[in-house]
Amino acid sequence: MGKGMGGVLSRKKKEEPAAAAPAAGAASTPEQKAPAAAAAAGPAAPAPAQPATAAEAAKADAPGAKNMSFDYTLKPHATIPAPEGPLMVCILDGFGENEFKDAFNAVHVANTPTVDALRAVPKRFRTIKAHGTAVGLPSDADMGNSEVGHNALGSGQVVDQGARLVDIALETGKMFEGDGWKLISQAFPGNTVHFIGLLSDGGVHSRADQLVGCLRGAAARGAKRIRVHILTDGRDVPDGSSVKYVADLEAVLAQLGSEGCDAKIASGGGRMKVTMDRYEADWSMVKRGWDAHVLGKAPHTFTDAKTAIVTLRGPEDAPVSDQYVDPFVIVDEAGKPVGTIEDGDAVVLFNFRADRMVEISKAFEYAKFDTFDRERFPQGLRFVGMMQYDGDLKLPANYLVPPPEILHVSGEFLVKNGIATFAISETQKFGHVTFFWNGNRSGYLDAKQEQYLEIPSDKIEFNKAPDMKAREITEASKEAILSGKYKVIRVNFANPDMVGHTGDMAATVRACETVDACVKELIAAVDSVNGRWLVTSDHGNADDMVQRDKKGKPLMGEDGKPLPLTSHTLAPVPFFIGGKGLPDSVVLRGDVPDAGLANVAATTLNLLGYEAPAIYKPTMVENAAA
Ligand SMILES: O=C(O)[C@H](O)COP(=O)(O)O
Ligand SMILES: [Mn+2]
Ligand SMILES: [Mn+2]
Repeated sequence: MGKGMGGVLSRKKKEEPAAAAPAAGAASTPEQKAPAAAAAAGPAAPAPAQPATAAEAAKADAPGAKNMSFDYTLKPHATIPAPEGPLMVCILDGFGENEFKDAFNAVHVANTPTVDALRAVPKRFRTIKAHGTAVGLPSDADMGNSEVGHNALGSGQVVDQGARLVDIALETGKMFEGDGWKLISQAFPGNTVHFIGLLSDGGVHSRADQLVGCLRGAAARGAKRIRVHILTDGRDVPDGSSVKYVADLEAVLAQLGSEGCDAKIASGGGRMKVTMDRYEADWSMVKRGWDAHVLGKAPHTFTDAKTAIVTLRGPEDAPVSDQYVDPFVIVDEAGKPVGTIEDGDAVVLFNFRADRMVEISKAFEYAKFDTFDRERFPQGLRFVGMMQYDGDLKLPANYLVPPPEILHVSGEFLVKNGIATFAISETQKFGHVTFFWNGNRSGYLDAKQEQYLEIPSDKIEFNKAPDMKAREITEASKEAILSGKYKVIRVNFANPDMVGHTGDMAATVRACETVDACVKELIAAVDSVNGRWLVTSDHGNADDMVQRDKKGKPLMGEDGKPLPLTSHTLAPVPFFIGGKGLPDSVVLRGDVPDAGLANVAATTLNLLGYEAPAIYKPTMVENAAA
């Protein structure tokens, strides 16, 4: 491949477990570690509430020999011939098809001649569901997100996702019976139990009510000292809401205090500044988190969290966003941090979503770790994740709730049928189009059949450079399309989502215009080799940039300016097919009106000229002439 392609940054390669031995932690002898480690053994751990079809398929597989008995043979499609050129699958991250087509819809306001033209093609454009139960979330009030969206896109199935699995584990009390809970409960009588995570109701990475369920569960089961390390949101929920979440949490902690459990907030910071980096985009975030949560060191100290946040956000007319609040530590009247993490303490990462918990998990779990100087590595920690964030790395070894098991993903069908794939994005979405796409598997499914390319993302707020790395992604993708080496080219453009999260309307319009221009070039490249393409998205974001009342009326702040919406939306997403190599008679079916992201995988296999496996959600295409 050409320039920039030499240094293929499949960062997952760097994450081989052998590179760093798991810390012995509380389970300092193999005997002690055994039960939880056994529970962590992925295939053996039962995944609750799999959909019937996938569960049936899973049953056929012996534990420990997952997928071995499953037949991955793809049969030629009865009526759709294989294409001459490759199939491009292009994800415009956060590009929803919103019912509000007004001045606050950046997708609508942007000048997008390519997408506009695609929308006008009969029977080759539709919308698909990308939120709520259609992607395995607890309810249809839950907006979609990249994790569940890419899981559904890549696997062709809807599985109960982390948010739902944690709800079930709390409702049934199963969480409190598991090995992960048993591990942390060793710290209840004489040590501190720390909870670290995103404090909001976004439901993307975590939920405050689940944190509260864990806090109450710990106190009721004998925890004597609890410390919470909070990451303020403003990205999955409105900016400024952190103050209210802190007040609500303080009330719960005070109540626990009155019941005899010493419970306090100990440290914190904004989620884009502290702890929650992903895909190794900026390890300094994790270092800042470690310093604040573990060592009790931060540039700012306060005696209470509300004052910390209000002060660090600064003036009301030009506040620092919740996402970017500086790290802080809560101290007592003598200036001593109230909750450093000490030998023998328990640490719970209460986020269920993986991408932004992997790095901090490594810092806690790996005895040998040289990515940054931890200065002090507490001994005998009882460390658990809400879930296991990486099943291949078994990271962390101990966790409270088993993660969803996503089997027989489309990538497995491709590699097992000799269909070469190229997948590309920039750092911020690289794991989305590989790890999440492949059902949360690290690295290549088959390095001989696949090439993954990560273009390093900028390390700035993305409204300041809304083109992000779209041009570089386009050039590398075009090269892959024209190379003749790949049958599938999978691309994710991060712009509408990452810029949408800043709440900056003008920059998000630009982001949409940029990806529209890039799609045009990619389609031209595919057409030049008689290929086919499919363009869609994983959830909404740029399609609504303002908070609204229940009737959809935009909400204005006291200053008369619109209140920005930084989160994803509930909107469906567009779904387009086409290509010079696609016979005119291959069109979208009219009989799957409720299709969602999980219907894309079967459609993709059909567009490659294969029948889709029966366990997948139905295809959206047909050959109308057949
Ligand atoms: O992690 C984030 O950036 C947001 O919470 C969700 O965005 P994503 O689901 O698009 O990654
Ligand atoms: Mn996304
Ligand atoms: Mn997003």
